Amino acid sequence: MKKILITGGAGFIGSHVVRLFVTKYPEYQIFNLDKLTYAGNLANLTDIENQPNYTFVKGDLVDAPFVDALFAEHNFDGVIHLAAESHVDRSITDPMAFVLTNVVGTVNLLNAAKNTWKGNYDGKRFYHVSTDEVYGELHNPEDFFTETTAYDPRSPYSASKASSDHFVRAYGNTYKMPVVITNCSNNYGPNHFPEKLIPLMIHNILNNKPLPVYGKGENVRDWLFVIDHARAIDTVYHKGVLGETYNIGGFNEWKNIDLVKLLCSVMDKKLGRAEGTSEQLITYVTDRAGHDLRYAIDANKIMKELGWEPSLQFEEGLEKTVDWFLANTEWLDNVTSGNYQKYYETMYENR
Ligand SMILES: Cc1cn([C@H]2C[C@H](O)[C@@H](COP(=O)(O)OP(=O)(O)O[C@H]3O[C@H](C)C(=O)[C@H](O)[C@H]3O)O2)c(=O)[nH]c1=O
Repeated sequence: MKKILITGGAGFIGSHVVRLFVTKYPEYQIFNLDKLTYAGNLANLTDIENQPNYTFVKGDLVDAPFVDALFAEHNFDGVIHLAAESHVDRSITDPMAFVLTNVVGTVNLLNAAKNTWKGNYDGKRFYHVSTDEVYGELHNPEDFFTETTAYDPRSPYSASKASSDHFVRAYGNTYKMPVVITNCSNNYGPNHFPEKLIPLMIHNILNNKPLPVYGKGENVRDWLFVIDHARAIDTVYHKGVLGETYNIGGFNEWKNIDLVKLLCSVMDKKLGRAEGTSEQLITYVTDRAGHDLRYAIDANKIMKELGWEPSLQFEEGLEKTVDWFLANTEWLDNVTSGNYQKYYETMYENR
């Protein structure tokens, strides 16, 4: 039975990847390694937690002896590395947390794999899941990030992810490790932590709180439904060429203000409120420091070479997302109050 280590599997994107792999590949033993930070919780995985091919391990990638011991014990065949500090605003106030988890954590994981595999890479694979933010920002509407765009990270978050990408490539080159990297655009969908734009706006509309739009709301992001990202990760894990990079995106660009207005309209309909009610909550606030203007991904390589494509139109994905949040207000209350975190911390401390 192949053993696959998925890091950050209790987080937003990670939990969708874990669910897909556990259910689609009963022949794989899936290990979910997660630190259970504020943004990760096992309530995201209650539907699959008792599957025989699923094991949860609580731990911190920054703890090198722990990571080494885990790898030595299981000699994983594959690694899908998603664990990361991911919120740009937090990286502006606390860059070191990002250096530790994203850079040191990645290097610890690479070392553990290198030292356990000892050059015997037959059937092995180290897959690093990264972001389109490593490429910097775009100004010309004709331009897109491709796999050959030069790195130009501009926030502490993107600098830490760029650094971890470089380390993964360096281990591929220097130690000939079997590495592959993907850089994806903004995700949205069920279980999204409500500090990010879409779930924060849903949460605030539900609670009649202001909707903080940074600057003039002119910044542009490309949005992809999280389950389509998980499908892309499955595709690249199994079909991606080692040493390659693949960009993942939805060809779905939105100005923040237009997206927030669309979301307001979807929420008004779902909540039976008069059209325009939620829009009144929009509040323009001080811009994010160093706010990147536009990200746009050219996803042609993964589409043409590996046959992946998004399955959902944005309007459909947004409606599914809103429906999920409306059906899971308890989840929303528990993550915003930190209840899940307290619950799972106690659970694992007592073991
Ligand atoms: C939270 C918030 C955000 N914004 C703006 C800032 C951005 O232009 C846009 C999306 O912000 P968010 O923080 O949701 O996501 P990004 O900063 O684009 O980054 C996200 O997508 C990439 C790919 C990752 O790699 C990051 O890990 C992920 O967090 O909305 C607001 O205007 N108001 C708000 O309250």
